Amino acid sequence: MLRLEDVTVRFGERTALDAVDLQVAEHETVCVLGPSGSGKSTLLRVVAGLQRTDTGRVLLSGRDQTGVPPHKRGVGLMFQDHQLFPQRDVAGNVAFGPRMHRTGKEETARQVAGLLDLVGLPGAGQRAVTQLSGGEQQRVALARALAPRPRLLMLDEPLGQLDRGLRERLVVELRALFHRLGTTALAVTHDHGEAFALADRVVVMEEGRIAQAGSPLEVWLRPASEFVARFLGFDNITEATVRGGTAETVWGTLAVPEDTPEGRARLLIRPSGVLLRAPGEGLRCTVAARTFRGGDASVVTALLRPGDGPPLEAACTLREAPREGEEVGVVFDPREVVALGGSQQAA
Ligand SMILES: Nc1ncnc2c1ncn2[C@@H]1O[C@H](COP(=O)(O)OP(=O)(O)OP(=O)(O)O)[C@@H](O)[C@H]1O
Repeated sequence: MLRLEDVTVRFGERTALDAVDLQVAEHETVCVLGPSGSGKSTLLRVVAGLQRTDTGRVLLSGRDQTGVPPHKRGVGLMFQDHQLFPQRDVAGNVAFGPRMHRTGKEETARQVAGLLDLVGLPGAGQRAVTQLSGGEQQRVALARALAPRPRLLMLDEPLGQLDRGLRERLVVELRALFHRLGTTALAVTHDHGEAFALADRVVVMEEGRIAQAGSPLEVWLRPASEFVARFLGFDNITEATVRGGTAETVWGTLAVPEDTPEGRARLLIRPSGVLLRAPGEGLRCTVAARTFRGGDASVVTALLRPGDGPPLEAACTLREAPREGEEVGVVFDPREVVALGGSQQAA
């Protein structure tokens, strides 16, 4: 459905996109993830035809889009800043697309009501958009982008300003809706939780380049580089020498998965693989802090300081969580140890 070939965009000295190749299949939802300034919005703007490329090209359904104006590309867009029509009410905004497609009045009204239900604004059709909160405006923008059923729907931080509860509900509903409608979607977000919940495939950007692409599970289980691992929130990363199924690290000698390449490596130990024991067992650490994360699993992150080496994060349940200042022993679960490749960004 969508293909970017070798797309580069420069703003003066700055390269916002650097030889990007990307494909989105029909009915697929792809989320582009990355820190601020990594080129996510520029990528969307290029596909929409709002940004010229320095090199490379964009193809939609196999057709080169060079020179095709935005309104002729058949893509729907929802931007971070909503861009609603202030002089129209909510229904007038959402109905804009269907009306452009000459959909009948009754059918349009039905679609608008359905979409407003979907985004959690039932019956809000007559309200003035200027009197809505930022989050409500965002929901109207989402409904408006969905209304014309574009062949490719592009969303820039679609749920950015919404509160957590609504975001979690909408992300599940959006995924179900996209599957039901067979929507092809390209979304941009800096929130990996949102991307993993929404996407069939995620693409992680690093300074205008694709650092990793894969299913949410692949990326989560096997971050391709230290950059990706840190972006996903993993901090237990250390230099290691791997030999014969074990790794020498600053946290001691630990077992690694069988397929870990031998030699020098950067190792990630997921917090769930940092197992707490009695102080006499394994690596002795002091609990420096503990953070309650909430949620159903009642997860607590304990920040541990070993006698030597950088701090370690351990994930544990509320019941087994140690108290601040307590001494604990730490052993490592080899299944949660991952050898990282690629760029080696400093902490
Ligand atoms: N019109 C422009 N003129 C000059 N530089 C630009 C322009 N648009 C983007 N940039 C630069 O290009 C880089 C990529 O920007 P982009 O907006 O694509 O990032 P992003 O990943 O979407 O960031 P955010 O998450 O903050 O929206 C940034 O360094 C930005 O400063």
